[in-house]
Amino acid sequence: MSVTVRVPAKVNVRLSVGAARPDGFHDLANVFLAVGLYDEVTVAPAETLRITCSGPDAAQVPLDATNLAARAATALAERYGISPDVHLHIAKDIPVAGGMAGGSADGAAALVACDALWSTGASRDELLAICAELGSDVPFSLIGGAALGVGRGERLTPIEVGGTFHWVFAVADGGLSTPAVYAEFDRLTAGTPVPAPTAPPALLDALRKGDTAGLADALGNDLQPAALSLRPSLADTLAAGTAAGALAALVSGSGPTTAFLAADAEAARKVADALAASGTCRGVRTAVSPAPGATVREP
Ligand SMILES: C[C@](O)(CO)[C@H](O)COP(=O)(O)OP(=O)(O)OC[C@H]1O[C@@H](n2ccc(N)nc2=O)[C@H](O)[C@@H]1O
Ligand SMILES: Nc1ncnc2c1ncn2[C@@H]1O[C@H](COP(=O)(O)OP(=O)(O)OP(=O)(O)O)[C@@H](O)[C@H]1O
Repeated sequence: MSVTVRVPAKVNVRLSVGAARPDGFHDLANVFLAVGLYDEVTVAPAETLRITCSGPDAAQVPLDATNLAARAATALAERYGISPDVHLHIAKDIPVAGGMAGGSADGAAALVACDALWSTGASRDELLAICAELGSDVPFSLIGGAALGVGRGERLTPIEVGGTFHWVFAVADGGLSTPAVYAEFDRLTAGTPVPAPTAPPALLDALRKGDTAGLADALGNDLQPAALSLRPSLADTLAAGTAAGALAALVSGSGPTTAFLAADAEAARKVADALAASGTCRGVRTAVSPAPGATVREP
């Protein structure tokens, strides 16, 4: 018997970052939007806990106990006194270390898959609490759709989305480390007061109405200067997408993936073609939002 769970990537349509807290994390007002690029995690009983991974970026994914899918299986097994001996296979399509929460997605998917395999009877809130222990982005990967995340991003309030948004993502060469980007944010803001993080009402309104132009006007990422400081070439990618007609361009989360909002599917194709020809990125993907959270696939 095996269980397969499909789980989406995310883009942060507004990432408002406050000052560093005593525990090293930053308080956020983090507006997540799930996008239709998916990993799939399949779990089956096995002799020992082991992980395999397939897909173009598979070589960059750790296959040991540090993999978020393994950590999720172990955390759930410990909570319910179950043996964590399973084979987890990750079919990876989300860019690795790209600021699209690929590892977090696999953690949430493995949790939902193991929960179904073991019939633990855990409530959604119990699963969300385990997600929050695994990482700040993991709870959102479980719920999908759109949500405002506060605290370190793990305390979620779902947001209704009233339409479809068309995105283009430019995948960069190599990843960026999330802690390194937050550390660069601290360096760049040292000596200046960092305001409390907020999510602007106009952005939440644009999501609720499915208003692409309104969303384009309100997109923002406080980590963008830090990501650009560590990877200055991303400015060329942002400029190439904007010149090709994207309504707005920004770094996705901690980067280095860049995200471009397009008016419709045809405009997205044009932006994608121009980015692919620009020589400013390793690859280009198109996707729509919103997308559902971690979901068991029926056989
Ligand atoms: C950049 C984002 O992807 C935006 O959604 C997230 O804030 C990062 O979430 P994540 O990758 O799940 O991050 P975690 O695994 O929880 O933390 C990794 C590291 O990122 C930094 N970190 C993360 C979240 C946060 N609110 N403040 C931080 O300073 C800390 O250095 C932390 O040690
Ligand atoms: N299942 C996994 N898939 C990918 N990376 C993983 C996984 N588990 C652990 N990792 C580790 O996490 C690091 C970050 O990978 P990930 O793809 O999650 O980055 P990210 O998309 O930038 O994350 P975020 O947007 O949440 O900050 C990788 O370099 C890898 O070492």
